[in-house]
Amino acid sequence: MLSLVLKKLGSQCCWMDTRDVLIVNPTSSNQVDPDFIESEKRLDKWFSEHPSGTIIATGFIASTPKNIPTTLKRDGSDFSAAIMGALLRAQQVTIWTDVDGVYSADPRKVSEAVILKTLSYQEAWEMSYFGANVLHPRTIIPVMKYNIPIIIRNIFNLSARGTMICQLPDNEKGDDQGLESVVKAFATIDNLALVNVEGTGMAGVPGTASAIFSSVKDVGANVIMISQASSEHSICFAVPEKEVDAVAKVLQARFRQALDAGRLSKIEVISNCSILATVGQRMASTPGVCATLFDALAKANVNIRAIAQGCSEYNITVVLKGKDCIKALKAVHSRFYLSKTTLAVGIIGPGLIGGTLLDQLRDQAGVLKEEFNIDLRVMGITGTRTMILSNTGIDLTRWKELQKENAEVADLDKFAQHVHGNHYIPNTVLVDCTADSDVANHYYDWLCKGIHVITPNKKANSGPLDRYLKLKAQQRSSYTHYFYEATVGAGLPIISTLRGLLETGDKILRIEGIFSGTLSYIFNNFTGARQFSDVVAEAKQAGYTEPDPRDDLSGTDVARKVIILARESGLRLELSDIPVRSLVPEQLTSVTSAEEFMRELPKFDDNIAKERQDAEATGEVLRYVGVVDAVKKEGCVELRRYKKGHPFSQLSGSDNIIAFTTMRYKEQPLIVRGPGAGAQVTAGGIFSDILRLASYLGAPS
Ligand SMILES: NC(=O)C1=CN([C@@H]2O[C@H](COP(=O)(O)OP(=O)(O)OC[C@H]3O[C@@H](n4cnc5c(N)ncnc54)[C@H](O)[C@@H]3O)[C@@H](O)[C@H]2O)C=CC1
Ligand SMILES: N[C@@H](CC=O)C(=O)O
Ligand code: NA
Repeated sequence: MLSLVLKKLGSQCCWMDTRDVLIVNPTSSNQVDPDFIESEKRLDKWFSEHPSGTIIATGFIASTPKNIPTTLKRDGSDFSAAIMGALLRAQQVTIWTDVDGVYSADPRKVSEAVILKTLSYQEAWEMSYFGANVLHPRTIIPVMKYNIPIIIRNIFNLSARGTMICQLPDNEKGDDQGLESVVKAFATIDNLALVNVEGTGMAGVPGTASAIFSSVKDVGANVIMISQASSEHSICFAVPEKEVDAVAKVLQARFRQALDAGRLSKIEVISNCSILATVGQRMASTPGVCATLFDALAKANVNIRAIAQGCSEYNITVVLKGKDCIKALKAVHSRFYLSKTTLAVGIIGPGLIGGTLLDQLRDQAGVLKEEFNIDLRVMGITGTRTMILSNTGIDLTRWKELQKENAEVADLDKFAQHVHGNHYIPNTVLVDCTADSDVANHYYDWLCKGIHVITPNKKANSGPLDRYLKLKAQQRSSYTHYFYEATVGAGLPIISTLRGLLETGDKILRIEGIFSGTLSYIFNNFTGARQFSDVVAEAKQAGYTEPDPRDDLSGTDVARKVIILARESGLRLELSDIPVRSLVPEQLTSVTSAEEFMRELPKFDDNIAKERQDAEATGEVLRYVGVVDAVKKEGCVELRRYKKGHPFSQLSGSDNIIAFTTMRYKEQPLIVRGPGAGAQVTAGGIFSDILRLASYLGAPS
């Protein structure tokens, strides 16, 4: 029909019944092998009888040497095209299909997969083998012999240029999609089992491998990959899950004697595995590909069960747990195709600090991406009542509106699961901007799941000691990070300074300072005729206080900071070990709300005014200080008097000042000073923790 249409449109066109031309021999594996010599003869004859400019040939069908009609089996139409291309020494074979080309990974699993402009024959071959529905590997063989390119194009989208499969020169430099990646694509095979045959008796015994694989063949199982350690101590291989019982059974029977005699120690089946194959011809000549690949998997917390890489290095195959496969695929894909450090961010508690952080992220995200190759995407924001989730990244210019329009009922577990699991970004960080202990109770679980945690919330580190120690142990034993610089001194580098001292072998003797922005502000401004309660209200208004300002005035906030620094210095103290001087009037400790407390506070102004005047009478000022005494292994929080010339007397605004006395800084302490509370500086401190995480994950410095 098609040839008649073309003729009618004026083409000089003939149709070819390929049963007259293509001769194939059936093979034992229910496939067919083209007989090129015979087919070429028949083609010459056909041409002499049907001279024409355009040929419409039937796909899929052929004949046996005895002229019995047969088919080219599955994917036979593509195969016909490739055979005809080879017989005709065509300039190009185009396969018209319904996709835009070959993707760098299955787009159903990795939504940021890209269409590859070129693939080498070997790469296409590997991709097909590992389940990418590109081309049947058979299709590649005939054209490869004559270096004929195959182009995969979409009949429904002529604007897509498609993927060209051809012989790539060795020095091929990626392609013009800006993909310099030496790794072209990733493919996966699910529902596999690993079989591990292990034992000292295998080493140096010829025929073990042969015995294993001939038994496997006897049960008709298909071996997908094989890996043997050079010590010959074990051989492991992957087979489809549904075939593994038969394989295990036949191996147990075949090696019964060796097992009984202890020459083999075990025949082990590891079920529910998947294969992740990384394909790229240039991997062979590029150092560091494996390192990058394994690093990406490690950082995504994916455990590798087996590895295979042939010396052709067209592919590196890793076997992993099936449940990790998509996460692994996303991690490696984004490592080679996305910005090296794409981070899915979840913000918990968009209050003063969380909201300011979101605005800072909005303003800086573009620069980070352009100049530092760091791609931060806020995939979720949750408050106490509602949350918003996105699969691609929330538009931060509208996050407040979206909270009204698109919100759903808050659910912290669902939130964490969404930010961590529901998309293509391998690295997740949850940023807890609440002051809630319940949220802090989740950190351990999150770290175990490979979710990084960043927080200004002091509850986790100043709560029960065993919880703190468990968190630190988990962080240290994994690739998952937990940063909390803003818990002490807001954006000031306090935790990182302390870390730097400890890690380089200095010994902390004492840490002393003004740790509360609120109390610093209050005592810096509680002068002249001013009322104490008015200054407290100002501090609250300025965003220095805790959500409940009693946490500041009671000294609890400072005690928490003292505990955090004490624990970071190696002391094992509980919050209850720190004596604290509270500035909350006894009568107001039990009022129910922060608002009521603020209303009642003016009634008690006189008490603290008296204390201040007593100090002033001796030329002193009041300062609220915290101390970690690392020598005596104790801490305290006190309202002290200082002479007017003392550095602690000369602060302004919400300044914190922290003095580290150490073995190296013994005569003069190392001092960090600056605003230690407030929305911008605190959010800035959290933001720089996020960037520190990005650099731990490989962002350029
Ligand atoms: N204000 C400051 O200068 C500094 C504050 N911080 C810490 O930052 C944290 C946040 O402080 P602010 O923003 O001032 O408080 P805020 O009260 O303005 O914000 C906290 C937000 O968290 C939400 N929230 C509470 N529990 C939640 C839960 N279970 N799930 C989801 N959302 C929840 C609240 O609804 C609120 O929107 C606190 O831990 C504070 O100690 C740390 C350093 C400085
Ligand atoms: N409320 C705190 C905020 C920082 O941690 C303070 O006043 O210092
Ligand atoms: Na800090």
